[in-house]
Amino acid sequence: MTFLSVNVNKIAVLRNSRGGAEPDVVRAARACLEAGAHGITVHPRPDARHIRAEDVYALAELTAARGVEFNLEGNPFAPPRPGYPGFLALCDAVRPAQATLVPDGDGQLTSDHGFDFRRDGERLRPLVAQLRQMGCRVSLFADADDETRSEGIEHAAAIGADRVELYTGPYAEAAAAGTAAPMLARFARIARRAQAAGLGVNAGHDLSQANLGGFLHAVPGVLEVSIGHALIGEALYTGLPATVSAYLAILHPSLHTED
Ligand SMILES: CC(=O)[C@@H](O)[C@H](O)COP(=O)(O)O
Ligand SMILES: NCC(=O)COP(=O)(O)O
Repeated sequence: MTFLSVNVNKIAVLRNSRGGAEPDVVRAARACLEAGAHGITVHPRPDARHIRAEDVYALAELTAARGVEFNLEGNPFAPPRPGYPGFLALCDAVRPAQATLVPDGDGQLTSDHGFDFRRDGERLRPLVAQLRQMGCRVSLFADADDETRSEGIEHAAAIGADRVELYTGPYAEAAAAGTAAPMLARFARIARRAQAAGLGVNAGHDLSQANLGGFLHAVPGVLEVSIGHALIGEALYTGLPATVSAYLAILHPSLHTED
């Protein structure tokens, strides 16, 4: 079975755009869990453009109380700064069930590549050990679209990681362009290599209702998908009709009686 972990970063984007407390990240996460999601993901950025440290603490409490997985993502090499204590410090404070390490830079709009395990492996090894000592399962963000960049995925196992998260952005682009087949074959090959090395396989980035089924059909044994951007966007479309009706019921109560 593939677990769904809902990434609620985008709820915080909306909240921060007005500077208040709404929409409430914890309430949104609770709604996702009540609908059956298996866990919650956040990827706080050092510039605190969406999820903040306080959100991480509050979501850790919620997920612990519900007994579901909290997946915390971030770059372990990004230095702390005011408002962002650093990825390892956050993990130490909340002990997420899963820590997903992502090599993203400050200037990036969003995550757009995985680790180069041959180059980054020795720097990652002690951090992976520290996180495992904190009781976190450790997953490393990995490319799977290109045989050269995916080279050495087995190294993730050698440095102590439990899982890899396959970066699905290029697959989503290919699916939108109608050229998914060769991309899926590459992802399936890399997933099998990771699994043969003893790694669990997660996947995420730009997955959506339009492309998720095709991905899971082609790529074997995916343990978890984390989905945020598309899911929150799709929720607007499905939620807007009921919400507009609720406003009309306030404006014209006599025309909107309950059945
Ligand atoms: C690692 C990954 O693919 C997601 O965490 C994604 O980066 C979400 O982050 P943003 O919401 O900041 O785009
Ligand atoms: N790890 C991927 C994730 O959490 C969500 O990415 P996206 O669906 O917001 O692109």
